[in-house]
Amino acid sequence: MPDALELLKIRRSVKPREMTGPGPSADELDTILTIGARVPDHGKLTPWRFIVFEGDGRLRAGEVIATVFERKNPSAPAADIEIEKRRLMDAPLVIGVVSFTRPHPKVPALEQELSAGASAMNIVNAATALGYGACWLTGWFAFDRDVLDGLGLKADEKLAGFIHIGTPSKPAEDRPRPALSDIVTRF
Ligand SMILES: Cc1cc2nc3c(=O)[nH]c(=O)nc-3n(C[C@H](O)[C@H](O)[C@H](O)COP(=O)(O)O)c2cc1C
Repeated sequence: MPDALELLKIRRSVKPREMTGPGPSADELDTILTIGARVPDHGKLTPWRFIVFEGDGRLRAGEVIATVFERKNPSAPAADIEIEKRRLMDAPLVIGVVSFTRPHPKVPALEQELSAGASAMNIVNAATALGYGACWLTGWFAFDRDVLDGLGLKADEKLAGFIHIGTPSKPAEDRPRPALSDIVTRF
């Protein structure tokens, strides 16, 4: 396992279409989810939960997405519907991070949503530390209420994103990172 600092310094996303199998084992998935649940959480509200899509579950989710897409885009060509069906099919494992907020006298909704973001990032980092590629993606279907209903989210739940996880099929290209001089000021 790489040194934590080295890992964080070089981590980059891997595109799902550049992933293949195997995905994490059952034990590794437990580790990833456990780390996803170990995040700052003001008020101990646990304002997030995880949905695991593996195997056929990825295709069933794709069918939910494609059915909503087809209903809302009745003239869409079959090829576009096929793309929607395969939205979660590239990586062997996809984890949906669900975010929900509750009224709280001291913890505004933003803090609860940020905690879900921290969960998503911990999942990305844990998968990367285990040697897998990971990518945090959304897309229209992550915001569409009918899709979310079809995936089993409750009316007050939102999706912080889908974390796609698999074995990189080639080295991932990095991208330029912001210069600290552009983003850091001293008060
Ligand atoms: C909430 C969230 C949603 C994202 N959704 C998408 C997306 O739908 N499509 C996309 O190409 N990148 C999306 N990204 C960006 C990728 O996760 C990733 O940051 C980007 O590919 C660059 O990778 P890296 O900086 O992690 O190496 C999203 C990022 C966040 C934080």
